[in-house]
Amino acid sequence: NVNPSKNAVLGKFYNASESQDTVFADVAPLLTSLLDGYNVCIMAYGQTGSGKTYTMLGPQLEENFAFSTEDESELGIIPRATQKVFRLLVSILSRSRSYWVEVSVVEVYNNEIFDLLAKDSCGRVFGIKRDVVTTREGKSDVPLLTYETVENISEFLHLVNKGLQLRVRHPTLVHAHSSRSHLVVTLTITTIVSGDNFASSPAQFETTEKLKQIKTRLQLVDLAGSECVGMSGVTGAALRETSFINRSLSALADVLGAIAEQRSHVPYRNSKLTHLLQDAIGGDAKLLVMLCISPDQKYLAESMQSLGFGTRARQVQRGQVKKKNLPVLSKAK
Ligand SMILES: Nc1ncnc2c1ncn2[C@@H]1O[C@H](COP(=O)(O)OP(=O)(O)OP(=O)(O)O)[C@@H](O)[C@H]1O
Repeated sequence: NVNPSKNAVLGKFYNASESQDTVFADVAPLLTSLLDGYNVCIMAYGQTGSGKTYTMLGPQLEENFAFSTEDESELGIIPRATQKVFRLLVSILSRSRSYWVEVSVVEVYNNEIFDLLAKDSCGRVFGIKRDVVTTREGKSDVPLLTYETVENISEFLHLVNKGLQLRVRHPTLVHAHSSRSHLVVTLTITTIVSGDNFASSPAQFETTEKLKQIKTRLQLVDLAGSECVGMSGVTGAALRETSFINRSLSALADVLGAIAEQRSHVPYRNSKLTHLLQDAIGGDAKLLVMLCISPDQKYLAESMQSLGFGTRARQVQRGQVKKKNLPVLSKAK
């Protein structure tokens, strides 16, 4: 019985029958911010089985857990957002070769980071373990992470689907194909701009001497589901996974709480997930949290917990989000 008009946390509701089109129509405007020089992060949070993967990727194939690309109307935010980014880039920069897009796919499983695009000597992808570090500039970074350049949406879908087949899943009583890891798909857009004076045509732009690269990042996150062990009935290895999932999600909530309360210390390093997402949560990104809530009354406690997380996210005030100077893009608009 939540009254939206009285509850500041609730941005917008979608019921289960609402189409992926409707949801994406509200997300899409945020993506133009990327081309204005902002970093953007979109993450789905909610209890296990509540629809995070469906919202972020779309329906999954039974045989290999990749997501189905056959029915475009079912595609979720990750493929749609990427398509939109390509469309925006092509429409704005079609005649110049002044940008490129790279993709990385990472899962955080049992508090370890795995690079899902790393290849073995035969070119097969396998999930190699990586670390997350803080750079001298105070940013989080994953050394040796694989970045693949993609030129269009089909290359992107192919790549992400390959990585997804490595993602860890485990059946539970609540969800037969429960994701046991957090998935972070990152698109890095590198744009070449001139240092002092922007040259107004692409030709001039390419010949100018003071060129510099500006990178903006779109991070798309499908979090593993928060889970009540009594309900999901997990034991053994799955129970250990659940404990890591729940701990990392509380670490995420703690970080949001610390930022919201403007504490001097923000505990990013309490989990690999928060360390990895440090720049998106507390840095200069525009952050959108999609809360997935089960309509079933028996999950009321989990739903209230998810709404609590949303409340914290909503309370985060980070002041003016920093913008990178991308004159080429603002002029072209
Ligand atoms: N709005 C929706 N319309 C149709 N099917 C949906 C919708 N939301 C979820 N589903 C279906 O419900 C099931 C569970 O959804 P999903 O896999 O997205 O849950 P999840 O929150 O990612 O779970 P977990 O955290 O355990 O991985 C899937 O079969 C999915 O296709």
